Parts: sequence; C-alpha cells; structure tokens
Amino acid sequence: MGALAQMTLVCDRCSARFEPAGSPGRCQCGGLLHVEFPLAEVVERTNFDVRLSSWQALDRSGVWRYRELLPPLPAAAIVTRPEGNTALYQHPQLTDWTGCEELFLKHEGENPTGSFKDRGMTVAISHARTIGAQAVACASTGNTAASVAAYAALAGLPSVVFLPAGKIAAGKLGQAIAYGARIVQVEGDFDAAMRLVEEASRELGLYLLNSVNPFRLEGQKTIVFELLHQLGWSVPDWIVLPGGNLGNTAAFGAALAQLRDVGWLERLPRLAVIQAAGAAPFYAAYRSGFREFRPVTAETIATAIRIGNPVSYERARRAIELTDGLVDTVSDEEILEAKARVDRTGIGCEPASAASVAGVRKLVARGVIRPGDRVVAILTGHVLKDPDAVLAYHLGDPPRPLANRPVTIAPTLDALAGVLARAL
Ligand SMILES: Cc1ncc(COP(=O)(O)O)c(C=O)c1O
Ligand SMILES: N[C@@H](CCOP(=O)(O)O)C(=O)O
Repeated sequence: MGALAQMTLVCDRCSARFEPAGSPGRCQCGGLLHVEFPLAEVVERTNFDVRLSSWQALDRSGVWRYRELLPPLPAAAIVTRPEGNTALYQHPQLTDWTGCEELFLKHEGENPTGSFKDRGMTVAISHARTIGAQAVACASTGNTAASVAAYAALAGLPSVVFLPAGKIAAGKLGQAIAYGARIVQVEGDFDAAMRLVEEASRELGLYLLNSVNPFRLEGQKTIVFELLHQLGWSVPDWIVLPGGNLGNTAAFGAALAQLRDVGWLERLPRLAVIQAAGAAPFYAAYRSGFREFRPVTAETIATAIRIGNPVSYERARRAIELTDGLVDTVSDEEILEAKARVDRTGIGCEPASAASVAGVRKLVARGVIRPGDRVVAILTGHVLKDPDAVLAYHLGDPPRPLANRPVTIAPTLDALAGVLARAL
C-alpha cells in the first residue's frame, strides 16, 4: 500500500474525512484536520536507543528517530537536516532564581534554523514533496518563515512568507532573506498575515506550512518524545512552554495522549502555557473556564508570540483539559529579566522562550509548582534570533539589573588595568 493510502485527514470538529493529497487546510466547517495513520505494530523503545549510535540520516534526526509514532511518509521524500537532538540543561543559577529545585531547560533553539519549527517543518515539507506541491507558504512572526525558507530551499521548492511589516526580529528576517524565500510584508499584524495566507493557499494553490497543517504538529510531537526519552521515560510533573499560535501546546497534548494510549506513561505531566501579558487571549479564555474565546490585539516585546487569534485554540484547550494544565501570563519586564538570566548562564534564548522560565518562577512563588516537582521548561528559540532585544536590554537607559555594557578605552595597559580592576 502507498504511503498516502495509509493516512486520512480527519476534521477535529465534524469528523469529515479527506485524502491527504493536497495542502491540508481547514475543513469546510472551519475545523482543523488531524492525521490518522496506523501505528507500527510493535514499537520497542530500545529501537530509539540503538538509533542514537547510527549515522543513517533518519536515525540521526530527533524527529525521524521516532518514525513509528509519526505518519508513514516515503523515505525518499523526506527532507531532514537533521532536526532535534536538543539538550536538556540544568543550571544552579536558574534553579536559585526560579526556586525550582529540579528544573530542566529543553533548548529547541538548538534546531538547525534555531527554533522548534524545524521539527514540524521536516514532516510537513516531506508531505508537500510526497504530494508534488509546487510552492509553499506561511504567515510568520519570524521563526516559521526562517524554517520554511530553509526547508523549501533544501527541497528545491519556491517559498513565499507573509510577515507583519516591521515586526520581525532581525535574525529571523535575515534567515528568510538568505535562504531565498519570497518575502511579502503585510501591512498589519501576524493575525492579518495568517488570514491572508490561508486564503492564498485555498485560492492560489500554495501549500500551507503553518501549524494549521497537521503534519507540522506531528513533527512537533517529537519534542515530548525526545524529552521523555532523555529522562529515561520517567514523567516530569510539569512541562512549561510559551504560547502564541498554540501549535506546540496542541502538539504536546497529542503526543502525551498518543504515548498514554501505547501504554508508555504511568501518568501525564501537567502542561503550563505561559503567554505574554499583552498577547494573552488563551489566558483570558482559560480564566473564563474556557466558556468564551475572544481574539485580542496583541502587543509584546516577545515578537514571536505577538499573536492575538491563535489558530490552534481549540486543540490547545483540549491539551490543557487532558493534562489538568494551566495557563498564565508574564509581563514583558519579567520576560526580559528571565531572558537575561538564561543568557547569563551561557545557555541563551530569544525573548519568547524566556516566558517559560519567567512562568516557572511565578508558579513556584505562588506554590503551584511545589518543592520536589520535576519541571521541564521549553526554550523555543536561539539567542541570536533577536539581537536587537539583547542590545536594548544591555545598552538601554536606565540600566537594567543585569546590564552588561561594553567599555571603550585608550589603547594603553593603564586604561586596561583600570577596567580589569573594576570588572574582575
Ligand atoms: C520562539 C517562539 N516561541 C514560542 C512560540 C509560540 O509557539 P506556538 O505558536 O506553538 O504557541 C513561537 C511561535 O509562535 C516562537 O517562534
Ligand atoms: N511564532 C510563529 C507564529 C506562526 O506559528 P505557526 O506555528 O502556526 O507556524 C512564527 O515563528 O511565525
């Protein structure tokens, strides 16, 4: 049987079923689609250990290593760099600062283009190749665009990225330009760009690579697979992640449900989604007991999560309900301080990522994360993604608590000795 014949796209809302033969957009009812596929009959977790010492491309990818848990795409269509294999860090300074004794940081900024998006992109672009897509597209606050541009170039496909004009961090815009995407700057915010690209994909035949595409979420499930593998399949008490378009939250819920169904989890970890206070429609919905959801006009320094109408809202709600999870917010100041702390340890991350660490600190202070809880916080993007945020923090006035200002000196040993006497 061909790979496509083994998969069906099913609407989350009305259960309508579709062939996965085109760009997987929404169902006519407006619902999002998920992929149904038969699980490989016998999956031994020891397979994954064996693959860690292999040089074979699919085994080396922290996505395709878990291929029995993913849609069965033909190996010849797969585009991989490879993704994943991201570290789990522990650092005493962050333990002290957050008050969380057993805090792990899973650094998804260590993916090939510097964000978690690559895990979803390898699967979605491989599906695009499988069905013979001619051109791919996304709307983006920057990281999806960088990932789309890179993977499309590797796949030999043209790409178009729709960006909110003037709101993209320099590192991300530079990547999309360098990798050769056609850049369309939309006058408006991310949500306007997202509406436009969904329409363009329906009307103009572009293959859509945002997280409405269920193959993206399939790849992003492997963040959870890999972190559990790294922890010897022992379940942490909490997984804390930033929330924007909510694709990751949806993917984490799906991954946990899948692992529970195959019998690998003795219990579920609780998901804690942290939003920037100025871009927090999911938090507002959570506070209403998920009785109502209202899009907002978003504003935050963490441009990656400057999103007011997240496409995966319904799925993310189900993920919170499944895991007895919670949603909270942190201010831009809290994000910037958490980022400076993570950066100062030498680990580093972009602003949106630091929301998860700021969130851990807040939840510990409130007694929600309790002493002895084991917590994995997801760092979603690399420190180099947003150099302007680093410079604004360290060079801005008035000086911030961890500001590290460069000094300029005359080229003499005396001048240098003066600086060293103050610095060391
Ligand atoms: C660095 C970074 N962190 C977090 C997010 C939020 O992830 P999600 O949209 O899956 O909620 C994004 C993008 O949305 C991002 O680029
Ligand atoms: N932060 C995202 C926003 C788009 O999210 P997606 O997961 O739906 O592609 C970005 O980097 O563009």
